[in-house]
Amino acid sequence: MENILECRGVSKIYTQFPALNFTNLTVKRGRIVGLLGPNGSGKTTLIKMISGILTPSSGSISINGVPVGAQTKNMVSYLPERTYLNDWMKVRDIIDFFSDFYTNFNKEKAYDMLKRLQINDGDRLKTMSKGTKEKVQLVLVMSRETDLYLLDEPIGGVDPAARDYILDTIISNYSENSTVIISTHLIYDIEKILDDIIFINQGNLFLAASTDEIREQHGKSIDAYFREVFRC
Ligand SMILES: Nc1ncnc2c1ncn2[C@@H]1O[C@H](COP(=O)(O)OP(=O)(O)OP(=O)(O)O)[C@@H](O)[C@H]1O
Repeated sequence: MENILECRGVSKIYTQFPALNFTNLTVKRGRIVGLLGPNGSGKTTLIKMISGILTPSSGSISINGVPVGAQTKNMVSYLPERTYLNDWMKVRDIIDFFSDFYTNFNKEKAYDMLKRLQINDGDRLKTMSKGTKEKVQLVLVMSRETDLYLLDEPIGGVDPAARDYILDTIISNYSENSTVIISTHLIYDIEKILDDIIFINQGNLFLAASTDEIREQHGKSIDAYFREVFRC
């Protein structure tokens, strides 16, 4: 199946406020996709519905042709916008926890990434800087061997020098059969690794196309195009 994700007529209304109002969206397998849009446009809402944390108010979402639900839990690895890990835990304890919890968690891969990022597995999260905590969370999410990775603002707190390494980590840790969806405002830093772009604005799908198509059609980078379209 070429499409890994299909959204059909999906919308989300939070107590009368329409946060997302989609018709159709399909995402292909083997792609790195940027989910872009101004603040409050509905990116996190969409990601949460794909991961199964939120239920759409209407429409349907399927992963590998399977409607989002208990069966799709193992198909998705989700990096939330805010940390959900217990601060007092040591990194190695969290790795054990993930390994027990997720059958598709690859412990060896996790330790390898930690080593390359020079993170000590005996350190507790509460002693770490914001950026290092983000790196640990990314390691945990990318160490699951799964079909769809949903990364909500993965490099917001990471220093510019480490961003490229993090992006390399993302590229080298997903297989050609899987897809990574990255929600970000750091378009300039990330666009070099993106195959496709989904722009949303005020809860509506504004554009879904390949990065090459957008660059060719508009003669500018994704970052420059975004700034032009969404200028305040
Ligand atoms: N639990 C909630 N209850 C009510 N409204 C909500 C809730 N969560 C989000 N919203 C609203 O839904 C809209 C979309 O929010 P969402 O967090 O999905 O946007 P976003 O594109 O991820 O924003 P940002 O780039 O600022 O993270 C916003 O107007 C937000 O205020």
